[in-house]
Amino acid sequence: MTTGVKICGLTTPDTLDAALDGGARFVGAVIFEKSPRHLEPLEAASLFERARRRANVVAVVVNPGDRLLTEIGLMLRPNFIQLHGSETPGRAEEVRRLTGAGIIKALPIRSAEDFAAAAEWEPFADHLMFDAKPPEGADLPGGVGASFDWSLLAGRRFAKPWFLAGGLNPDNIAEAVRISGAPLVDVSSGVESAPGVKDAARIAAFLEAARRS
Ligand SMILES: O=C(O)c1ccccc1N[C@@H]1O[C@H](COP(=O)(O)O)[C@@H](O)[C@H]1O
Repeated sequence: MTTGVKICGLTTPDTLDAALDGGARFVGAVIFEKSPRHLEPLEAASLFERARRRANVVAVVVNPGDRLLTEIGLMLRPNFIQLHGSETPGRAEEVRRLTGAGIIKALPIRSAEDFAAAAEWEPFADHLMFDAKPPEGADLPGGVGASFDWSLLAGRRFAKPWFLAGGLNPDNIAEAVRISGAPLVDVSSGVESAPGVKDAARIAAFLEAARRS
């Protein structure tokens, strides 16, 4: 089966179109002020309107409060909320109620022990995402191009569909899928020309490489 792709941190119509035209199954808006990819909920709603019925729209958030979640639910109306902070499984039902969206839970991975969190989240999330633990002192919990040992995933089975994320790019995606067996992959900085600046040609190259993987 073809690897499903999420292109994350989109901020412009032309790069969103590159993702949609190239067949991305998920497109992501980062709603987190510290990120160079940050969009306000209303900006994200205006940009991502063109993605409806073509791909799943994902709002990426980090330990969001109720007010922000309510705004995202009302304005952007995403298909999924991607929780990329230290949220607990107990928060998942509130996030669903406040936004009307499904849940993607990002889990930081450095070693095999870190997969214990997947079992805790499986009953509460629609999708899991395995992303590299960010380097010590990093400002962002994701979107920094850090990767982990993909062989940690080889042969593992999960009760929910899962994404591989962290440090992926057009040159390494085929090897990452081969080693990890990932059914879904997620990329942000690997399809940029500078932090926060998406590159339409790199997005197309990533989608093509994932299709062939
Ligand atoms: O992209 C961001 O700025 C971001 C900010 C806060 C939380 C998550 C963020 N991005 C997510 O991290 C993955 C991996 O990024 P990368 O490919 O290694 O650059 C990205 O796909 C987003 O889902």
